[in-house]
Amino acid sequence: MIELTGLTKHYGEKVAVDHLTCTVRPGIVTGFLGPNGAGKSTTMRMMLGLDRPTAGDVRIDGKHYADLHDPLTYIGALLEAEPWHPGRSAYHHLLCLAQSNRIPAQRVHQVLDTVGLTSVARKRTKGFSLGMGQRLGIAAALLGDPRVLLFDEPVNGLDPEGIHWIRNLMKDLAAQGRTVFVSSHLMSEMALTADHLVVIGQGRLLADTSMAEFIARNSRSFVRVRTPQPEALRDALHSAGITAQSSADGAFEIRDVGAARLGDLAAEHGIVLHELSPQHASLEEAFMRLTAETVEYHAHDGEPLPEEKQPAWGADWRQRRGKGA
Ligand SMILES: Nc1ncnc2c1ncn2[C@@H]1O[C@H](COP(=O)(O)OP(=O)(O)OP(=O)(O)O)[C@@H](O)[C@H]1O
Repeated sequence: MIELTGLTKHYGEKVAVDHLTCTVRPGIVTGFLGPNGAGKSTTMRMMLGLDRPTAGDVRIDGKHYADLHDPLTYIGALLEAEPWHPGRSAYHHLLCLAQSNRIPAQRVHQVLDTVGLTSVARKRTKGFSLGMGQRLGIAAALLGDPRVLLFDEPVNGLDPEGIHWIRNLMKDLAAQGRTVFVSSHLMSEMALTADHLVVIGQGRLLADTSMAEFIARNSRSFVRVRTPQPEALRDALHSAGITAQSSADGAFEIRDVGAARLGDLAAEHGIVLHELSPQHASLEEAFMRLTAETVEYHAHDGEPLPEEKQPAWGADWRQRRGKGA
């Protein structure tokens, strides 16, 4: 378990992490989400004792990182821009790490096998592709067979096969009872991987919720219906007590009624339909709305979202905490 209590980091005037309190639990994948510059990497660096908190505390299984004996056997991490010696082979890179952490050399072969690098283990890492480099970084994280794993943006720059592989690996590690904490700025990626979400913006906690709850609150679905007989459809809907909204292109948008029921209703009234399509609000959109106020660098100075377009739960959440809390 990883426990953050009022974790804070200032770089001069800049507040990178701001009173972050949350617990990352074992047996599940926890996604750590936030826009660029939100403070994810800084938080992870503090978890690993690489940055000293300005205030607050972070503990791994109740201990500070500095107090862990053989830390690689407690916590393994894949950070951005992993350093390794380009002239060294993958095998020797891992062997050096193993020897300096009192890990048996045999373990090097096991992790190389797990990440699928056995066939290139003796090649210099200089020629490694981005994907091979990520696999080597993950092998290093797994070397001490740790109970806690941190992955900072592990799928950045990977091809679909590599993304699929890392996704399944993280799920397997969590299923083995480990604590898996993975950062990303992509909601769509996390939706496929994480069981739980911790969302931050400008260093502050915005949400700490299960993925199921996030989806339930944000995947408001509706059915889009297009017809060349809009008046007839409006009347039929009205007589059935169904309310519909009109979209900009003249289609009807209807919530809380299934496509089958709407299709049947149209058929009963002899109304021709050109479209009858169930729609789901995208989670990426919900995440962007939740973090919109905290994004540091905008590509354009977009208008603030109207009140009715704010996700109810995110807005509530901010109100409960109070802005700037
Ligand atoms: N060593 C440093 N000195 C000064 N400012 C820093 C330092 N490291 C990070 N920051 C600033 O702290 C904030 C948080 O940065 P951090 O890298 O933790 O964010 P992030 O969520 O990991 O972003 P990204 O998704 O872009 O990697 C940013 O504004 C960044 O510019």
